[in-house]
Amino acid sequence: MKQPLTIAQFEEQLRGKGELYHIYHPFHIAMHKGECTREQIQGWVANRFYYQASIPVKDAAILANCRDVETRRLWIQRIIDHDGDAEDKTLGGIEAWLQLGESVGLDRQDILDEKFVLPGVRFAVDAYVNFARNATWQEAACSSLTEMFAPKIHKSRLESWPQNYPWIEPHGLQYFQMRLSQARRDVSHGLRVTLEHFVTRDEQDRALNILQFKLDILWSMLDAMTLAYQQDRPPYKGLIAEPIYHKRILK
Ligand SMILES: O=C(O)c1cc(C(=O)O)c2c(n1)C(=O)C(=O)c1cc(C(=O)O)[nH]c1-2
Repeated sequence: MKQPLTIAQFEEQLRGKGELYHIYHPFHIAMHKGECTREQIQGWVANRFYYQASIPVKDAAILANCRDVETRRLWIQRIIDHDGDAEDKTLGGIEAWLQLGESVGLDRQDILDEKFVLPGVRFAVDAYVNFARNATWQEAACSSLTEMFAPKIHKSRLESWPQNYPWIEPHGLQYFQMRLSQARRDVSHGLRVTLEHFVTRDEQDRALNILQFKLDILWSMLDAMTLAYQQDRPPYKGLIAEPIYHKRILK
């Protein structure tokens, strides 16, 4: 039987997975360098909305699978972060993302209708939600750990977009600002759960595989966008006025 990794080694291997984060995807690199057209940015924002809108559904699935009160008390904050709080009028991530959409010139209703969500993006995001529905809450918590690498990507957009895309209204970038502290808080909890729960070497390997699954989801989303918006590959090329691909058929 293989020896378990020490906690420090296990954490190092989880963090090492950052080498495969979508920050290194060619679409994302082009976006960072200012090489994207207006339509490519719009395509990315419209498609990523499906991820944003699915995150609280995913987190609700985790809550539904969790019998630990302490965990639920912490985890519920993730839903509030995205949905906002009607009482104290806190801006939620979904609304902030819609404002980002408007600042890049998209129509709010088109975003809400998921009009431009490509099939490949939908399949990838749905795989994440379905995983959270079927896995244990600790495994689902582990799958959220790509957030370890997210503050860097949000920061890179805050730093580079105003210069590279001066046509985007700066107000729209507040989503990225909000996520900096929220992601760090999520990670400290998700990482604690993962390090404590996956103890044997087989379990640790499973956690690393789960994290790879999540990295693959983020990467596959950008692959789908590359085909449609960078390579203009039919039949899904560009932001089609009347998209031919299927609309949402699942709840
Ligand atoms: O913009 C990004 O590149 C990015 C990546 C990720 C991620 O790594 O999963 C998240 C987010 N953003 C994000 O904004 C967010 O709220 C979020 C929640 C989660 C999750 O798995 O629960 N990931 C991410």
